[in-house]
Amino acid sequence: MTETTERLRRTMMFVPGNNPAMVKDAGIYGADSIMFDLEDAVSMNEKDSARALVYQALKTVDYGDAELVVRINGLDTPYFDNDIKAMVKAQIDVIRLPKAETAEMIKELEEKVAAAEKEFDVPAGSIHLMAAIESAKGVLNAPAIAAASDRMIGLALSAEDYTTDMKTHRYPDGAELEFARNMVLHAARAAGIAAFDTVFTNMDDTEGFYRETNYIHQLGFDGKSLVNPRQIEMVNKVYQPTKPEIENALNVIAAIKDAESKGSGVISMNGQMVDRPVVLRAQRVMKLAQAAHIVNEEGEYIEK
Ligand SMILES: CC(=O)SCCNC(=O)CCNC(=O)[C@H](O)C(C)(C)COP(=O)(O)OP(=O)(O)OC[C@H]1O[C@@H](n2cnc3c(N)ncnc32)[C@H](O)[C@@H]1OP(=O)(O)O
Ligand SMILES: O=C([O-])CC(=O)C(=O)O
Ligand SMILES: [Mg+2]
Repeated sequence: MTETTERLRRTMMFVPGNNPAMVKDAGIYGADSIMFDLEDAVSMNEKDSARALVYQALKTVDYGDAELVVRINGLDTPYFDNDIKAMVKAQIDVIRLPKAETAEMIKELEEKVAAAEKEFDVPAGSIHLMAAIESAKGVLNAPAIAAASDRMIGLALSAEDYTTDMKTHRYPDGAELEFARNMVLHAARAAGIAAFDTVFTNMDDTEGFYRETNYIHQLGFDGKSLVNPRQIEMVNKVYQPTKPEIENALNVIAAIKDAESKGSGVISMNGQMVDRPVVLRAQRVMKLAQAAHIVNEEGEYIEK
């Protein structure tokens, strides 16, 4: 179990829950979050065996510091209850509900998770939730979904199902996702939780992957859902702060410390005003730089 608030979530990698080799080795690629899939990557006749495989792996495999997430089957499936029970019993960090469309769906999930925590003697409130937004209805209800439970840690946009629902498909410029991306991101930020962009499924289009990742990084997403380990390093590269950004962040943090010691919360640095939002951004830059192993916890550069 890992700390859930304020952790970095640049990369959330789907791992098909019916693939023993992938499930066993999923920890070696360095994803911030590993997401075992019991839903669309698993065929109907493998649902029970996939659930058992993921349960067993959670009990026996060491996934290091990665956050452990499971995408369960939806509320309208016969697998929903058993998925919840098994994953709560295994003390997964986060349950991701696919095809979330209303706050009531989150509330129903929350009730079942709470009951399972009781049944299996798992600390109350320890299992967190997130929701995947995959339809027009889900997008329009995103603010209520994001705020539906204290257990919620994030919202994800799922563009494959969403574009199908919208009677379109995915285009290289992403215009068809503009409204949904902004809704999901704003709903998540307003509720104080994380926002994940959708998967990119063309493994050979590296240029397209970088274009999309740079774009969602600029918008403010925490990271992306991924389908392949090769995508992890590319996302981390996009999220890695540049040297000037790190220098500026270090100067901001030093300047505000100095100002605070003199009893002031706002100062001018090289003609630029430095106040709380600037400091918060600088702290995030340092966190990303530490995650990229460019600086240590003291903010000093690590020699390569
Ligand atoms: C719309 C949706 O719902 S998306 C979510 C559901 N879909 C999924 O979960 C699919 C996940 N991804 C995959 O299954 C695969 O990456 C595929 C099918 C897309 C591509 O497979 P491959 O061409 O074999 O990938 P690739 O050659 O890059 O694999 C390299 C290594 O990474 C492993 N790997 C690939 N993808 C994953 C993954 N998602 N999780 C864990 N390991 C993986 C492979 O097993 C292989 O390991 P090996 O070198 O030990 O043999
Ligand atoms: O959550 C995702 O990004 C994958 C998915 O299910 C979808 O796109 O429909
Ligand atoms: Mg989907």
